[in-house]
Amino acid sequence: MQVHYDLEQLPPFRNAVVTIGTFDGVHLGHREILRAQRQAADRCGGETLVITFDPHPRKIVQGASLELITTLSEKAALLESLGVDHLVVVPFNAEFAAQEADAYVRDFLVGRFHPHTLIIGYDHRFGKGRSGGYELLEALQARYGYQLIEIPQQLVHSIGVSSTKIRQALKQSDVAAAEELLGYRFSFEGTVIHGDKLGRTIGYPTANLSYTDSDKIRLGEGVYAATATLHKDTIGGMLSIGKRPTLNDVVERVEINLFDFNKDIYEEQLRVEVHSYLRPQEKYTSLDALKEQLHLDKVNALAALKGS
Ligand SMILES: Nc1ncnc2c1ncn2[C@@H]1O[C@H](COP(=O)(O)OP(=O)(O)OP(=O)(O)O)[C@@H](O)[C@H]1O
Ligand SMILES: Cc1cc2nc3c(=O)[nH]c(=O)nc-3n(C[C@H](O)[C@H](O)[C@H](O)CO)c2cc1C
Repeated sequence: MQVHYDLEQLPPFRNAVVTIGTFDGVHLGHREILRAQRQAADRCGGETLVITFDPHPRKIVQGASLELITTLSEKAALLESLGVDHLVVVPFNAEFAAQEADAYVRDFLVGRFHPHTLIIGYDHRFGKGRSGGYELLEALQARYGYQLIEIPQQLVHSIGVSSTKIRQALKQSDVAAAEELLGYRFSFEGTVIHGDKLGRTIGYPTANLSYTDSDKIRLGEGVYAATATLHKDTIGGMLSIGKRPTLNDVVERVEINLFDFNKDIYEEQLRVEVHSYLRPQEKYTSLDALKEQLHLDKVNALAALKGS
């Protein structure tokens, strides 16, 4: 997959089959669009182009904090694994957001990409105030000569797949629901930072993690079975996200105890794949009681990892 960041340096595309969106999560609904896109490109001997925006339009338009399911590099890796030929990353700013919908189609979509086919999700909106949608693309189709395909919302157990539902599931610690809607296991990346060196004194050292990307969604509190990838090795472990109520701490910690592992990994980057939710954070009467629970958690995490 080629990734393009500069709109002035685009190569000529052969029968461009284009889709546009933020594709946060690259979930099952997005995958359906990408499948239809690949099919259409194969039919016309064309190339597939995914046009996405960075930063996320919500950040510019609403000034909202983002909580992205996938960072730009995670999104690019997923799109590449799905066989996309070109990813175009468009810098989204106030000026871009202010374009009228018909000017956006004429100057941006058609002017820059000359699409043979446009494929869009059922709720795709564009242009100032999100005024443009499928109807406008249909009305302009004859003038600009593109094929137009709209993909309906995908359902899982009769639930419409959406990035919003996946974000809600992750905030509620429901990694199983998120995984079902995503079509793959949720993961995040963190750097190992120093804590207060207490973990090793109870026999469960934990790598304390600081999220690498500030816009990445924060998973809800709880204890989870997880694996961590360090360089190329994948190691089983148990992940804790919470305020350590037993210690009357106030800041939320993200920490992982790795099984059969004993190395200094401060400053290293870990990718943590979250396999399953085990239990909520609890306040224990002593560190000994917590230690007993951690033993049980390890048994449960090992069983969960074995089954997944
Ligand atoms: N099995 C393991 N799992 C996680 N980290 C390990 C493991 N073995 C060694 N380590 C190393 O030990 C560090 C954790 O030790 P320890 O938990 O005592 O200190 P800490 O970083 O201050 O964490 P905490 O604040 O949770 O006590 C990790 O950052 C890592 O470098
Ligand atoms: C798997 C796991 C589960 C944890 N569960 C809790 C918990 O329920 N309550 C709590 O106060 N701390 C919990 N912790 C954090 C624990 O207090 C911390 O790792 C040690 O005190 C060392 O800082 C957990 C840690 C791990 C690795």
